[in-house]
Amino acid sequence: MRGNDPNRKGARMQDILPFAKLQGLGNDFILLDGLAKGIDLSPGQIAHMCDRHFGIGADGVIVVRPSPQPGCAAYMHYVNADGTPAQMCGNGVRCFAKFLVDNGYVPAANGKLVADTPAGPRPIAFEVDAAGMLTRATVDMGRPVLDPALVPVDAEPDAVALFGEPFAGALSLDSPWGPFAFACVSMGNPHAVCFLDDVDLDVFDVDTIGAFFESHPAFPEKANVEFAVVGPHGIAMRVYERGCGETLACGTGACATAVAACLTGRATRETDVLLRGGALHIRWADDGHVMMTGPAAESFRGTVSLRERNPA
Ligand SMILES: N[C@@H](CCC[C@H](N)C(=O)O)C(=O)O
Repeated sequence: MRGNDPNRKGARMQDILPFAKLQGLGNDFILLDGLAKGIDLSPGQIAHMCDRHFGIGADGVIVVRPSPQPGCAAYMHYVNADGTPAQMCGNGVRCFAKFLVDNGYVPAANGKLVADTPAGPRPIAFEVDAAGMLTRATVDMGRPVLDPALVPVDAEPDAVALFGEPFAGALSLDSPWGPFAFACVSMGNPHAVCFLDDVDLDVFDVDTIGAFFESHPAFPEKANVEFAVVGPHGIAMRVYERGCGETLACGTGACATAVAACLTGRATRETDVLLRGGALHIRWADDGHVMMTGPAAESFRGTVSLRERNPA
């Protein structure tokens, strides 16, 4: 307990923060309550908290802040494990909703709330257990952005050739492992979705190939890279996330993959995306909004002392 003792020599109260650790399908986050007092962390402090050996360990940090938007419960400030901010996080926003409900900021009986995010307001309908704790949520993830100029992609799109159907964000990129075809979709944050045939996704080298494309010059803001195989029970998908590497699940990535699969004739508008951490149900509604349904759970709570991660 000595490490958590705010009175120990050298420790300052403002350097010790309570946190909750939550996860959605194993995509895990540290949630910090910045509703009453401002919490501003440096990228090095975030990276230290997310470090799985020297810190708490997580794919990202979510600071819950007051929202200036009327009708929104709070603002989700999301930062990746490497300290870089992202516009949206699908698994994170369900955990954010759980944090608000479980801590009494939103009455469980409401069954819904609106999350304010850098990508815009995201309405959420949620289910609770007998104790009033959120278990599952459906998030209106908004309309996918398919214009390559807005994804953003810095390369000539290869519209029809790759996918057989018109697809504005279609892109073929060379690599040491041969050419890969991507469908570029933004869900507020950039995604490059690659459909693979005749590949055992379980042994596919997501770490190496994903890292190569995450930082490819075609993606000036980097990209989350999804590798997908369409099967009889849904779309199996693994993801190399911008700013954190391979994760067990990515909500925005599942939405981008489902949209790309639909646009290229590989799936219908409603499908399951089967991730390493479990399944997300994705429905691309007729009004163009993508609805994502999945669980959220708390792992543990604690306090953390703020430290900067030492440069590698
Ligand atoms: N895991 C998230 C996405 C988190 C942000 C992403 N790494 C980015 O930089 O855009 C999800 O569930 O959507």
